[in-house]
Amino acid sequence: MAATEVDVVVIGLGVGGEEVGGRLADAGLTVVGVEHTLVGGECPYWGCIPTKMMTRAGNALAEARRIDGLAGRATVTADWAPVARRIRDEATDDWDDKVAVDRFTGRGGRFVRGRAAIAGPGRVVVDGADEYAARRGIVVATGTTAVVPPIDGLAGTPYWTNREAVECAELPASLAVLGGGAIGLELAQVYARFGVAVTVLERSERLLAMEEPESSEVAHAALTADGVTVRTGVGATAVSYADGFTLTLSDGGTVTAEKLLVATGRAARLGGLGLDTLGIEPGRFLDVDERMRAADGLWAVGDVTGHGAFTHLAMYEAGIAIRDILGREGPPADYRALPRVTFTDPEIGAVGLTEAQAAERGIAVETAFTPLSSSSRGFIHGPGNEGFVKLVADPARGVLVGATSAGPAGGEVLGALSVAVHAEVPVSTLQHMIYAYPTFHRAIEAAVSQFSFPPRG
Ligand SMILES: Cc1cc2nc3c(=O)[nH]c(=O)nc-3n(C[C@H](O)[C@H](O)[C@H](O)COP(=O)(O)OP(=O)(O)OC[C@H]3O[C@@H](n4cnc5c(N)ncnc54)[C@H](O)[C@@H]3O)c2cc1C
Ligand SMILES: NC(=O)c1ccc[n+]([C@@H]2O[C@H](COP(=O)([O-])OP(=O)(O)OC[C@H]3O[C@@H](n4cnc5c(N)ncnc54)[C@H](O)[C@@H]3O)[C@@H](O)[C@H]2O)c1
Repeated sequence: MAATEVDVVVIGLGVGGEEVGGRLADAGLTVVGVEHTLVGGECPYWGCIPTKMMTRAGNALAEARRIDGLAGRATVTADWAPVARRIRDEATDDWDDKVAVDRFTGRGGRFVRGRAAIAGPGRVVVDGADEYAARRGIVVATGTTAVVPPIDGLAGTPYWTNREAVECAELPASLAVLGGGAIGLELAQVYARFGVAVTVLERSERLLAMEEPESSEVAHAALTADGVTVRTGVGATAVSYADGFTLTLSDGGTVTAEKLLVATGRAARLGGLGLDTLGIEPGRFLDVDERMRAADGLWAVGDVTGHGAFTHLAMYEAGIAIRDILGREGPPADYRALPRVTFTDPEIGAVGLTEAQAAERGIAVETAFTPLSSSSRGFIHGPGNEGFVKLVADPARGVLVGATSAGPAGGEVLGALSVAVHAEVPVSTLQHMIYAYPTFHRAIEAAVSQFSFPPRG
């Protein structure tokens, strides 16, 4: 059968692919979008949106528990049913993507349900049958999947990934979480706040190991306060299952739990994609240049490029690829001010480089740190005011190269810090602007005033 000719084929209609496909269709291109699971991808069905509904619920419980001593007395009875219902009915439409498919086709995109593979330059085959010839090219937006470590006995067991943890309609009595990154910590805290006995096992010496050590400390203390047993510097060497999980640990101990959540990182979905037909042998991710080009007539966006697994990054990269495909001018990809927020309570937001990352790059950094509890707003807030602002500056250039804001509104305070790092706002400007009182973001002023530069009279 002859190949169907189109302008662009987008493989994977998650966050990044749907954005690319939809906006190219808006621009009048003939676009085929291929998706084998659900249009919208991980974020709306098993990622950001349902997990943030979970954290919203967990935070409401925690806030209610802070009423004693602040505003009277509250008896809090946790109930998972409304959370499961919101996830099923409001977030995911019972894991049905009809609305998303209609959204895509309503913009003029042609939707194909199936598994796509590249069959040569500009050629895509779906489910080994239908073939498409893309005049302008192919966009790979296939995302990532949970990494399952090769632990003795794990493979055959009914372990959870983020998907089962989000789909859960009835809570287990206990949960072991392998991995102390963003997924592990957000879910561990929520489950604990709903009364599940949670144990987190993190192989590194600290939680959130890629972030500032102060972030790890805040996360560790917050989880512990919620009753989570946190074990760092320890991994599992064997897993067995018989009506529950038993994990043998690297220190010889054991942990038992009704359910086991594997949250040990993500791997790009590149297998069976036919990249070899273009002479590409990808590593862990699909390398792209600053215009998201992986090869002639091949673009890639989102998690699959390995720049970070975040929805805002997939959207950002989509925007760059769209401009390039349409031949429009615009700035190249710039990751200096990549923001990220771990939605624990307190939220841990960060942008740009940590102190250690800046030092690795040879920057003779100066840092500033202020705990939220010493700010007026932190004092007023009282219970639940844990957090801090940490700034990492390059004194030679007089700008911030990174920052962390942890606290009840850590992700929102991050907005100002993201602008500062992205736009390279001079530290002297940050020192002499006005910060509203009494806000959490005033902690930025307290921190920025600590720098020894520029010399002040
Ligand atoms: C539990 C969890 C919580 C998260 N929370 C946040 C958060 O709070 N904030 C944030 O910014 N990010 C968060 N993320 C990350 C966010 O979900 C991802 O960064 C985002 O979904 C990436 O979008 P993407 O388009 O690159 O990939 P995906 O959303 O994974 O979409 C890729 C799509 O491609 C499809 N596909 C793959 N291969 C093929 C093929 N061969 N043929 C056809 N279709 C194919 C897949 O089925 C999938 O639908 C979270 C992730 C998880 C797992
Ligand atoms: N709020 C957000 O924006 C958000 C939320 C969830 C996920 N995400 C994205 O998804 C990505 C994946 O999340 P993740 O938490 O799975 O990965 P991660 O890479 O952030 O963390 C995984 C952790 O597991 C540990 N680990 C690995 N193997 C282990 C083992 N065998 N035993 C014990 N610990 C082990 C690692 O040391 C690491 O700390 C994140 O990096 C982030 O980009 C973002």
